[in-house]
Amino acid sequence: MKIYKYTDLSKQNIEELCLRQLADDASIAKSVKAIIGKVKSAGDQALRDYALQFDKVNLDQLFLTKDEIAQIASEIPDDARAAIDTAYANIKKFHAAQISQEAKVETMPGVSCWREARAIARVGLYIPGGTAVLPSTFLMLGIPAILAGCQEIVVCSPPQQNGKTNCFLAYCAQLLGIEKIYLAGGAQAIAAMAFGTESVPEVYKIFGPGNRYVTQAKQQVLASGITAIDMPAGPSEVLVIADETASPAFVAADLLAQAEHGTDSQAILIANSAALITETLQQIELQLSELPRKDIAAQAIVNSYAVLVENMTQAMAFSNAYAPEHLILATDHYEELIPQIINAGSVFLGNLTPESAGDYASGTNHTLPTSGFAKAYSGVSIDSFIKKITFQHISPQGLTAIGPTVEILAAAEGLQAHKNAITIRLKSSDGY
Ligand SMILES: NC(=O)c1ccc[n+]([C@@H]2O[C@H](COP(=O)([O-])OP(=O)(O)OC[C@H]3O[C@@H](n4cnc5c(N)ncnc54)[C@H](O)[C@@H]3O)[C@@H](O)[C@H]2O)c1
Ligand SMILES: N[C@H](CO)Cc1c[nH]c[nH+]1
Ligand SMILES: [Zn+2]
Repeated sequence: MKIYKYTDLSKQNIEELCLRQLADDASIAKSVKAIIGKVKSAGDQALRDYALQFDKVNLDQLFLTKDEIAQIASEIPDDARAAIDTAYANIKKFHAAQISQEAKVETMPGVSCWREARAIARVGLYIPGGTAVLPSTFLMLGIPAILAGCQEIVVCSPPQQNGKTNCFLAYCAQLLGIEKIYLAGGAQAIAAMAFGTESVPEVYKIFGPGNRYVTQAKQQVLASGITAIDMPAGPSEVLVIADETASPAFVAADLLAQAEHGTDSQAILIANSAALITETLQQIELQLSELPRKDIAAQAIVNSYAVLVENMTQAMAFSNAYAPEHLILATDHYEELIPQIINAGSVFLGNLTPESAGDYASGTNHTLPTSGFAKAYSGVSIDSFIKKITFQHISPQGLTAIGPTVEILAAAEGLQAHKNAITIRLKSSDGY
């Protein structure tokens, strides 16, 4: 992991450090375009071919039925079932509190305006399952989709070596009341949900994190104007701001937790002491050697870096420029930093709040914007699964109040028919 001194960095250096672009971005975009094209033209057959090519499985059937899901779910160990139940309850509680009704507003006497939420009718959820199957993502997407009232929920996840999925994912499907899991991964799953195939229904909006193929595919189907997406939620990242109150062992554990997701994950350390950086790097070496996914995490750590700052103002300036998916404030003095946070997907406060808690069970959503998109996007929430429709009603009194304003503005724009729609009503003797 490289170490930089903040005061040695120019504005351009900082911009470059904050870029997540990788050398093979263009080739990924090219292969994703080809995959989307093949799914559009060959449908289910393309999904079977890609399952064989990328997931190394021959699929007769592209989905698991309710009975198959029940059979797989029955194999879940009791402790895992209880842990999923706890996570489910916490995530549900947090997301249910996001449901709200807006007040009607009378902008002028007799002119009422309001908004009502309606669920997006058909949504697609992508549950990663390449190097690790993520049932937690199923909860993070399925719970808000159901709470929002989405009627059709299509779920895709890559097939595992036995051509099925694992018991944890199957149990989540049961908890959520989802009766089918489509066995498709990567860009081909995204294309299937965007365009539809013989088996996979097309949806209006696609949700979920994934590797660079998945994220690129979501961006391409969005650009094609065919479907909406939640956000670009690609390779995981974390930025830890640590001071003298932090524990190097805890900080190292948090950095490694995101590094183990993929070789292209990033784990950034910002600290106000060189000794703290050195000790944390030592801890990383120590803890890394014990990890089953040490090869993946080690590569991600090589792609990561530390920045030595003189004070927390510099630390916050760097963090806001980087706009991390996850920001950990590993300091007892986190309260005073909160107002300075401008760009971050999700924030973890203090030395006893590991990011893993949010990944699994505290209640917040773990599907979050990466690659600097936290400058403009929020993570998944109930809002992601609804649209808000505006309504208005104008009474006779309201028509008299607002009419002349609209007539004058319509005339100013030279749009006579707009003006007439008011005038004809004002002239009518009873007002309607
Ligand atoms: N931002 C977030 O909110 C968030 C949340 C959870 C996970 N993640 C990220 O999700 C990702 C999960 O990645 P994963 O790979 O384990 O699972 P994945 O399900 O995203 O991708 C697996 C699929 O990628 C496709 N693929 C693999 N190699 C390919 C190739 N050479 N060409 C074309 N397609 C190929 C295959 O179809 C495979 O089924 C990680 O990067 C992790 O950091 C992000
Ligand atoms: N850290 C991931 C989001 O970037 C979410 C996750 C799922 N499982 C473990 N972690
Ligand atoms: Zn994680």
